Amino acid sequence: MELKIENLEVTLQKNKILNRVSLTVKSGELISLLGASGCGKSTMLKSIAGLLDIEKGRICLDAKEIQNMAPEKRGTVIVFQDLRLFPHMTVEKNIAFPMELKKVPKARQKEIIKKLLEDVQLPGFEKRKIKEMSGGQMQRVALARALACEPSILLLDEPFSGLDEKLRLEMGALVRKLQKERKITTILVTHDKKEALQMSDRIALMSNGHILQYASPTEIFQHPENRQVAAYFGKANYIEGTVQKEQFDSDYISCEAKGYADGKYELLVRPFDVKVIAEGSAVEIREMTYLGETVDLYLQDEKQTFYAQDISARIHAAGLMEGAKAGIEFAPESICLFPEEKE
Ligand SMILES: Nc1ncnc2c1ncn2[C@@H]1O[C@H](COP(=O)(O)OP(=O)(O)OP(=O)(O)O)[C@@H](O)[C@H]1O
Repeated sequence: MELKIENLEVTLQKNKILNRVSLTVKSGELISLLGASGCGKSTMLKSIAGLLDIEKGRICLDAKEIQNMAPEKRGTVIVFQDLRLFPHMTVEKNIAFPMELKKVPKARQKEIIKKLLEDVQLPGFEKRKIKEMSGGQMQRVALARALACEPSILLLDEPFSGLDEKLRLEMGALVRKLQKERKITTILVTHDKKEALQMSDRIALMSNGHILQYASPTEIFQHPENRQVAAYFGKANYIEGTVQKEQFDSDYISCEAKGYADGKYELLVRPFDVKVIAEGSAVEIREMTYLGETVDLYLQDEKQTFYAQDISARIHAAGLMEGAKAGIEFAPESICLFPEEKE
């Protein structure tokens, strides 16, 4: 089902939490709401699910307006971080709960539960009590229970944040697989940019109750609409220069700048697109931090500091170390220019 949100406004205790937010999620898409704590991600989910009152705006599922419908009539399901399972009941009873409400016949319930437990890789766990399970297993049960509802929209409110990194990756991959197979329109709330980049068809980056940019992971990472979006996705170097006749020129790099009008700009260069080489002495390696596979480098020339990230083995093989002089090259994967900031 397609979800369309138009000019959504939510005020809680006299504070405007969502300010004219519009967003469309295509049928079968998984999108992430990403952003710092308190920016309004959970409020968006709760508004869609009907768990809090909205002040203005429309929420449509396919062509049907749902903003005035009771939560249970919307067909939306939220999985919260705390999962809200019944600890003293068995896995089977937990998963059966939404089906009981829908009066699905018992025999059919059993078949569905068996298949769901296979899908979430917990075959044969029907009789196990929730309080006897690990955190990762409980996550799988919560997912199975959500899927048992056959939701029109699946809403995931940071469901993996209590897990260690390995389990988080596993759960993320499992959710993505099942969501794709079943073509469930899904919204994932997260403040983990890696998780959002890995899992989503599109990412809506939020700040202070509005959406800064809504785009695919590659688009939002490589072509952030402004410096705030660029900064959210990691460290950035900026190189001042000028565009003339769709050509960007600077002291460090010249490249084609298709679609940009003449003027002064700053070129965004991500740390992995800065190459430090043994030949040359343009920069001094001020600081070098070893991070296992990669190494972080602060490089200084007479004008500015550059931040680089590189493969440790390559830096080691090139004999580069802290305090040494080195050459520098810039090879941005794509061209992203921002108009020069006026002081
Ligand atoms: N019931 C409420 N009454 C008043 N203010 C609320 C209520 N619920 C949330 N808020 C406020 O609304 C703002 C947005 O909260 P929300 O939970 O949507 O943020 P979030 O982006 O999901 O944050 P987090 O990542 O920390 O969960 C916060 O400033 C919060 O304090």
